[in-house]
Amino acid sequence: MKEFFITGTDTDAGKTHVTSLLLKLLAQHKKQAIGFKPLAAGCEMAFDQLVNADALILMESATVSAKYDVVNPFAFAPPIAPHIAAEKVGVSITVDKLSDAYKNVKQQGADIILTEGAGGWALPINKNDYLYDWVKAEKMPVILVVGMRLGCLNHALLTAAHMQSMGINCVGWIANQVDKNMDEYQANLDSLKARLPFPILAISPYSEQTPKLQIYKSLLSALSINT
Ligand SMILES: Nc1ncnc2c1ncn2[C@@H]1O[C@H](COP(=O)(O)OP(=O)(O)OP(=O)(O)O)[C@@H](O)[C@H]1O
Ligand SMILES: C[C@H](N)[C@H](N)CCCCCC(=O)O
Ligand SMILES: [Mg+2]
Repeated sequence: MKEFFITGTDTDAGKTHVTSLLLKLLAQHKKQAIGFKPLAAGCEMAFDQLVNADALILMESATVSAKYDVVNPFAFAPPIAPHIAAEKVGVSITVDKLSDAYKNVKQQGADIILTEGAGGWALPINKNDYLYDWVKAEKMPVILVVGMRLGCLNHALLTAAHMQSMGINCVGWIANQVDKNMDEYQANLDSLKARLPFPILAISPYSEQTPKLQIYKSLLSALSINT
C-alpha cells in the first residue's frame, strides 16, 4: 500500500485540484485508489449530514468507494480554521482519533491512499497539536502543492524548512498555477526550483476544466507507482 499526504502552501493552493487529478490519473491506470479528507471546515447539510465539497470531489475521482464518514470523519459547517470550528461544537480532534479514522480508510481495499490536508502545513487541530503531528506519527510521505502566486516563495520555503526540521519525508513539490496571470511566473518557478530541498514532481497548468491527464504521467513514476 502506498500513501501520501498532500499539503499546500496555504488554503486555496490547489490541494483538492491536484489530489483529484492524481486520483483520476490513477483510475486511468486501473489503480485502486481512494482520497481521504480528515478535516473539512466549510460544509453543508445534505441527506442529514454535513458534507464538504473537497471530500465529494475526492470521492468522485476515486476508484475505491467508501461511505462519506470514512472519507471525511471530521466535518464542520463554517468555513473557518477547523480547530476553532471543532471547539464551537464541542468536538475534540486528536492525533489518536485521526489515526483511528485512518485505519477505517485503510480497510477499504485501496492500494493507494491520498490524504488531503486542510489549509497549509501548520494547521492546528486543538490547543496543542497540529495536523503535521499526525502526519509524523503515521510516517506518511508528503507532497507539497505550491499555489503559484505572489507570496508563495515565503510560504513554500518556510514550509520546507519546517518539514526538514521535523524529519518529514517530503517526496517533492508540484507547481500549481492558480493565478493565470502571475507576473514573473517563470522566474518564481526557477527561484523555487533552486531553493526547495526536494524535487519538483510536476507543473500543473492553469485549467478550469480537467486538463489532459497525460501531462502528469511522469508524476506516477516520480512517486514510484508502476504504470
Ligand atoms: N491549476 C488550476 N487551474 C485553475 N484553477 C485552479 C487550479 N488549481 C486550483 N484551482 C482553483 O482554485 C481554487 C482553490 O483550489 P483548491 O480548492 O484545490 O484549493 P485547496 O488547497 O484544496 O483549498 P482548501 O484549503 O480549502 O482545501 C478552486 O476554485 C480551484 O478550482
Ligand atoms: C475554510 C478553508 N477553505 C479551509 N477548509 C480551512 C482553512 C484553514 C486555514 C487556517 C489558517 O492557516 O489560518
Ligand atoms: Mg481542498
